[in-house]
Amino acid sequence: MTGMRTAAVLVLEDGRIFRGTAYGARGRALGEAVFSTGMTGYQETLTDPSYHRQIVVQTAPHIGNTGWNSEDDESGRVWAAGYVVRDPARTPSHWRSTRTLEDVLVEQGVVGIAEVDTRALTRYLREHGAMRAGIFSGDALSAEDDLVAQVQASPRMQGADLAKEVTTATPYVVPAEGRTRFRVAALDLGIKANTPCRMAARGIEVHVLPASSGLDDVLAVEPHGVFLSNGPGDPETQRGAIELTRRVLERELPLFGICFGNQILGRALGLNTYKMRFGHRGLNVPVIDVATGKVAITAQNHGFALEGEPGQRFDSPFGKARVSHYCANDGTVEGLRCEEVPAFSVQYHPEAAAGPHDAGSLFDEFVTLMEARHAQTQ
Ligand SMILES: NC(=O)CC[C@H](N)C(=O)O
Repeated sequence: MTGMRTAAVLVLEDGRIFRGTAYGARGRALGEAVFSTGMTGYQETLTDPSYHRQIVVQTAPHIGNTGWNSEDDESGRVWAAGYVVRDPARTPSHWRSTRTLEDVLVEQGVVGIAEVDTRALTRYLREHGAMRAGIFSGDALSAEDDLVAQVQASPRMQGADLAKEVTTATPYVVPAEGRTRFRVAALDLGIKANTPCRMAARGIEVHVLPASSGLDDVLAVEPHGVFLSNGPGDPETQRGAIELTRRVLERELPLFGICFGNQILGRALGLNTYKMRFGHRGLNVPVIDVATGKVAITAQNHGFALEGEPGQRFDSPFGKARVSHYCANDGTVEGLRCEEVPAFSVQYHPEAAAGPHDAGSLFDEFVTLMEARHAQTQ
């Protein structure tokens, strides 16, 4: 099979070129090159809307071994802009698999490249930082000399307002499993399918709302709590969601945010966000809970982070708040908790798709906040 593969190149914005063979669709893919260290879960990664406009490099060398199934998609399509792998599976095998990964990439027009030295590429990105890149194969490869210029002309991730490109066009409801205990308004900035499922399993009816929703849309749901989802792009661009969060905090409605949601809560509280050198993407990122000292192994996928120090307490327009969690690897902010309003958030993914389940109890904490608030207002 490898013998039949045609040439492809991966071009970084600084002119560095990695050669390989065409994988998935042929053509051109432009995006930010980022690496993910997950050993498993490529289907969840590819369909996670947070990867919109990113070219994903998998550090795990064998990709596609378990094929593609009809259950694990995190959204209705592949969002990754391009895909870089070392050694694609020749013959996938898994009892749930209905098709091959490469068939899905071809069908959805996702341009990939295989047989790249992904270890060298990852070390390069770690050293020089995530950067714009392009994958070129087929007809797109013919004009090789201006490939770097094409990459340099593509948009940067800083300043990119992407939630509006991935959000649901219309609201929808994910019903609670069993008795409905609470209703939650979930702002879809690029939500992963597994998140409403984890809430539904706890008796929450989830009303998923478009990213442009305002306070009236949220209040129309008569929610017991509000959820801010993960999502692609630069959190600084999300003025509407940040303003909505402030209105929700003012009303003391319980609020929980994941990843992009953590950055948006932070900005609503007055913290700044910045672009990290190469971000956190993988399934084994250690996070320390300041209150207990306990470490959770977490699933992550982010390139921006909140400014702040581990354990830092700060004044916000909604009273005292603190940095509740930080990353054991680099000390970056991994969670926030308000002390005077019922709101908290984490930079990692307790929905664990794919990933470890260490952080799953955060959904229970959201339920506890809603129970407490409900008891107060009765
Ligand atoms: N998964 C996410 O929600 C990512 C948040 C944001 N786009 C970042 O890269 O930091």
